[in-house]
Amino acid sequence: MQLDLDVRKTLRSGQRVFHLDVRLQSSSQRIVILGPSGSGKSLTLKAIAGLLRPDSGHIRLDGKVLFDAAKGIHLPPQGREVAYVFQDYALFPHLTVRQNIAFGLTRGWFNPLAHVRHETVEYWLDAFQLAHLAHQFPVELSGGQRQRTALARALVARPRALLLDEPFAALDPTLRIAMREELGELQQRLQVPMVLITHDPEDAVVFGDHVLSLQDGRFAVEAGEGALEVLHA
Ligand SMILES: Nc1ncnc2c1ncn2[C@@H]1O[C@H](COP(=O)(O)OP(=O)(O)OP(=O)(O)O)[C@@H](O)[C@H]1O
Repeated sequence: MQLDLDVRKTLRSGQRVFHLDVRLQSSSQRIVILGPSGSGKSLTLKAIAGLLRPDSGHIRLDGKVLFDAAKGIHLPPQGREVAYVFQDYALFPHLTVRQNIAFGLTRGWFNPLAHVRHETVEYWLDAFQLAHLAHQFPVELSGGQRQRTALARALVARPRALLLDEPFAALDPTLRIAMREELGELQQRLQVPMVLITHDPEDAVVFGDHVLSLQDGRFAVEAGEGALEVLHA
């Protein structure tokens, strides 16, 4: 993946003003953006996904222009070929595991049929060891199973990149360690590039090849080990 990000956005809420000003060029397959609450991590990820329109700058992914303020280009999320996995996974509670994954193949908002069997969906059910849970609803799943369902739903459409918003935050500490390893293996196996945002330095240590530290809307330090040492201190 070749990600070229250079955006600015000013947000106002009452008297408060927040300036996001981020620049990043990376060819890493595992980018981690690390920063405390309110530093602008979600805004950065949303800008890449097309859920937030920056005021100026550009975003390019593998040479494809996703956003370019000067040229008036702002592709809609579904035109970007990136998948966004929300912190709470945002699974549809009224759809089964199989239907949730099948939803990733659809662009419209219709209810996938309960009996839908698509070979791609079956592939991901197997790949994530979810086949035996295919008929269950999200409320009937463990945290890890919910996360695997969300990842399968994101990957089923074969995105160019996977954007992960605090993917381990909702998991208990033991499961968090296991899922970090699992996500790392998955990334290696599928060779799908990932951009992960987190406030937990341990995520960056285990998962990040290219780690960026975000503070008050700007990247403070750009160096793998160096950035982590600063944050650990
Ligand atoms: N729509 C908005 N209008 C005004 N300010 C906003 C808006 N969205 C976010 N902000 C502000 O921008 C700043 C960065 O928000 P962001 O959600 O990116 O933080 P974050 O680093 O993802 O934090 P967390 O880890 O708590 O999710 C915050 O101070 C927030 O209050």
